[in-house]
Amino acid sequence: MSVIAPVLTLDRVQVGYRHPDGGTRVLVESLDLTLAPGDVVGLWGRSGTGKSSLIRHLAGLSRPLSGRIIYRSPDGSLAGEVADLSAGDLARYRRVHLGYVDQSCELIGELSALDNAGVWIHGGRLAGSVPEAQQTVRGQLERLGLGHRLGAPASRLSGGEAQRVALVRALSKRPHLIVADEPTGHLDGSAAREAIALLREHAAAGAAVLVASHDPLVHAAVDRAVRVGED
Ligand SMILES: Nc1ncnc2c1ncn2[C@@H]1O[C@H](COP(=O)(O)OP(=O)(O)OP(=O)(O)O)[C@@H](O)[C@H]1O
Repeated sequence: MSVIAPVLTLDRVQVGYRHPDGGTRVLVESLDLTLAPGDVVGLWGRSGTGKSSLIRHLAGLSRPLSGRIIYRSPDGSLAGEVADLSAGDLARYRRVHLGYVDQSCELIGELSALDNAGVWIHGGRLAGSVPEAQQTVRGQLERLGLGHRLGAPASRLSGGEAQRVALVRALSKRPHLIVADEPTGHLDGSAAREAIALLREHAAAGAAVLVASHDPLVHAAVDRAVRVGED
């Protein structure tokens, strides 16, 4: 029997942050987790328990206080402990391998919703056919109910509209790993269901997906859940 190697392995990860004065605050004492290709895992916990902090560790934006976060792409082209990747490999991890959906979305205000969602494609750094990728992006925006907002400048989008654009932008890279922080936080029920469906389809195509969320719709849709903090 062949065993599928995990895309992401968390080994006794202590989540928290360092104060500028050198002190530390521990948010999650020790977390073990593995995500294989195809997994959709939820991350639950009350507000302030450290979910976003963990997601930032996974995205390589901050180091865990201790423990190891190990990434391995399914094709083996990039592997190692995220906090110890070289600058070049960390850039490759974040640009090519990882789809990071954060709560701020950070779109380019003067570009349209469609151009923001396709910004990685226009950057010319993704493999595959550009027209096909553009068509996929357009179709996903339409599925998320943004068909009438494709040409709207991002600066004029609502929070929920921007959130959907940011999700499609992350998916457009076809990353091996998606970490999403409250991706349905500003969405109504039907848009949230469609967003979850897109994440599940992406996992079915071979990616691993981790979603931090308070949304019962997300709770109902994941394969398994990890809880941080106390109930
Ligand atoms: N670098 C930092 N400096 C100061 N405080 C921080 C830092 N990082 C996180 N915190 C604090 O740590 C706590 C946990 O934050 P975090 O955003 O990880 O929680 P969360 O579980 O994602 O919450 P929510 O569900 O409300 O999004 C909060 O009180 C936050 O203000």
